Amino acid sequence: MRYISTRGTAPTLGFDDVLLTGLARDGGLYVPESWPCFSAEDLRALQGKSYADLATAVMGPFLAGSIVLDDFPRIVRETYADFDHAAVTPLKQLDADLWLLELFHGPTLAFKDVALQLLGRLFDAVLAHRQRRLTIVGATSGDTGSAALEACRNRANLDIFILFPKGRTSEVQRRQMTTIAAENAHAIAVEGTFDDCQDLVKALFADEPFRDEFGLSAVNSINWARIMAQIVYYFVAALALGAPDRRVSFAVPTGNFGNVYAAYAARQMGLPIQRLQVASNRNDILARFFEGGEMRIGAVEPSLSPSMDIQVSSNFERLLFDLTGGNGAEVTALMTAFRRDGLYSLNAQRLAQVAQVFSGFRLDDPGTIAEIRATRAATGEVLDPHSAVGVAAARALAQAGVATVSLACAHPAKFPDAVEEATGHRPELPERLADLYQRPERMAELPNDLEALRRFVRDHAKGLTAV
Ligand SMILES: Cc1ncc(COP(=O)(O)O)c(C=O)c1O
Ligand SMILES: N[C@@H](CCOP(=O)(O)O)C(=O)O
Repeated sequence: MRYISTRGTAPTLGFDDVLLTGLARDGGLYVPESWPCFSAEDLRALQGKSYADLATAVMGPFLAGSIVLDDFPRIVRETYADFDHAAVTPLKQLDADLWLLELFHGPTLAFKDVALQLLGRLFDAVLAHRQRRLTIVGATSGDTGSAALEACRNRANLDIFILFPKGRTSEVQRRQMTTIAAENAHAIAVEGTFDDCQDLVKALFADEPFRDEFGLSAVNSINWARIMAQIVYYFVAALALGAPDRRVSFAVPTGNFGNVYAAYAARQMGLPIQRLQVASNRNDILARFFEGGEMRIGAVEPSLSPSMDIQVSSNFERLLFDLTGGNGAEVTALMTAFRRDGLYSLNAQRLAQVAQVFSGFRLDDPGTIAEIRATRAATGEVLDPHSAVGVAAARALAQAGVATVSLACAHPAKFPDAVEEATGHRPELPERLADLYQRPERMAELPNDLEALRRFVRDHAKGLTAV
């Protein structure tokens, strides 16, 4: 399998190099040259398989030609053996046609673990084979950071630097990042928003000499391997609900557009997904886009679902690439205009194409509290604020005869204040994090400044060749 950049001018790479490269050298995002296809018969043959076996089958084609291909089934089995639920991503029924897909049974209690626990192991395997080191730089609004630090801590072949917006995560999210006691793991509070952190990361990648000197790679969903691993649970849910012989739609709480893009990728691979409802909080740039075809940046506003406090959704570029028929020059022009003017638009024909699959939805903070309260009263389920935005979006989407699945992206205990406000009960952290508030915190603080970040990485990374 070969991968091409959405901007069209970076080298075409195989899986192992895409994993280690993260962002393409022309500033684009890697996508597979063609989609592996699963026929209805193939899908029926996958029904009833364990999570690990299904994951191996779904991801296998993306690794064709990889050095880890033979070891991949073992790596996948080991990855998901460490989750707290035997089903890994269990489904719960909320209503006649409404289901919740719980994605928070990994070590840091968010859907990011599903992909990042695998990425940590894949990095290890490929780097050991190549006998080299990496420097990972990532941005987080809260959940990617903790999952990535947990997945990469104490790995001998890499250093990891995670930038988070100071004061804009929940306390649990911050502590999950700052209490990781590992020499190779660095949590950095940045004076700014998640978008500022993501811009710093991309700017560091654009500094080619620095990138090469330190061997930069990514753990955000700009890294194709993240998307690949997230595709799996859409197959798991749809097959469990009867696909390919039953229609399924998904409502996906969305920020960086990685999770919902993974759903789109599953659809491109033959999974019969009817519709994708893109659920936003008050940072509703995507909801506005789906209404009118105009992507216009606004200010990032803090909300009760802080992981979705994002305006620039990186993975939308992957969808644009498809919409332009794989025209890298056009994607480059649109992205350049977006960075320059904070705006781009799609014409009516392209917007209609998008609308065949996607629709947008927004929910403000009072609506989020009301949804947590109502779902608990009706079903007993306690939702975190992000999942509540998703469930409200799923209810708005509901179509008779179509199973609608809402993604529960984080455990309610990561956002105890909002949950307590809604239900009167403070959710407890699961046992593996029970002493989180007693662990000592360690973090760096940096201004929103590329040179300061460059200096920090230079001072703390071991570089490419150290053992
Ligand atoms: C709990 C939670 N929900 C939703 C999202 C949004 O997902 P994505 O950025 O893949 O769109 C995030 C962050 O990624 C998250 O941490
Ligand atoms: N909500 C995310 C933002 C980054 O998303 P990613 O999927 O691109 O890593 C977070 O929790 O950090």
